[in-house]
Amino acid sequence: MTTVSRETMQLEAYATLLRKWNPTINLVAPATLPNLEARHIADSLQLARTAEDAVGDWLDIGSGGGLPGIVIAVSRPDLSVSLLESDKRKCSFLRSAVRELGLENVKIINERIEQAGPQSASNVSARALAPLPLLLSYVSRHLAPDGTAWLMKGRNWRSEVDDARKDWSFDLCTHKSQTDEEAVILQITGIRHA
Ligand SMILES: C[S@@+](CC[C@H](N)C(=O)[O-])C[C@H]1O[C@@H](n2cnc3c(N)ncnc32)[C@H](O)[C@@H]1O
Repeated sequence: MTTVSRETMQLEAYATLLRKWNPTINLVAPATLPNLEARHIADSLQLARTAEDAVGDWLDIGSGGGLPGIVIAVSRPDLSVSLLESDKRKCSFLRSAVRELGLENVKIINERIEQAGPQSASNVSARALAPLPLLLSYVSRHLAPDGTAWLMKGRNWRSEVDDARKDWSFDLCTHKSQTDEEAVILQITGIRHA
């Protein structure tokens, strides 16, 4: 008999919810729905694996339908996870997902990143939110001074890093994506205005 893990069951339930709500709210690009598990969920899960030693709390900014925030919360029930998202309807979806998956470690903040009170989180993540220079201003508002940013970036990541270095100094460690040849996870610490 095979045993299906709690994590697998919760992620399957999450995929079902995304498919159910997507026609109404557009949580992910409709064309990517057939590949939801690989394109979005496995992509987010690899961040949880990359950040497996992360401690403290976790803030996902511009969380949308909960990528990667919900996946992090499922994978790391030991972490307290906050999802910061300005869109009311997406927050309704997130509340519903949290309830249906039975997640007890998630808080949803329905505000704009620039207006929400500083969260001083130990870890901040973002996926498909903004170019790195702007993203670092968002992150620096909410990251604790000794915290770590985990930023999921596509093929233009090198030029975004070069641009960001004009205004910011930071320590960078890159992790190649397992799900997309050209993508990376940027692990960033010590963010300061240059
Ligand atoms: C392209 S979506 C990406 C969503 C999710 N991270 C993903 O990978 O599927 C960007 C999300 O960020 C939210 N967003 C954009 N600017 C924001 C801001 N200034 N404050 C809060 N949320 C914001 C949008 O409402 C949207 O849900």
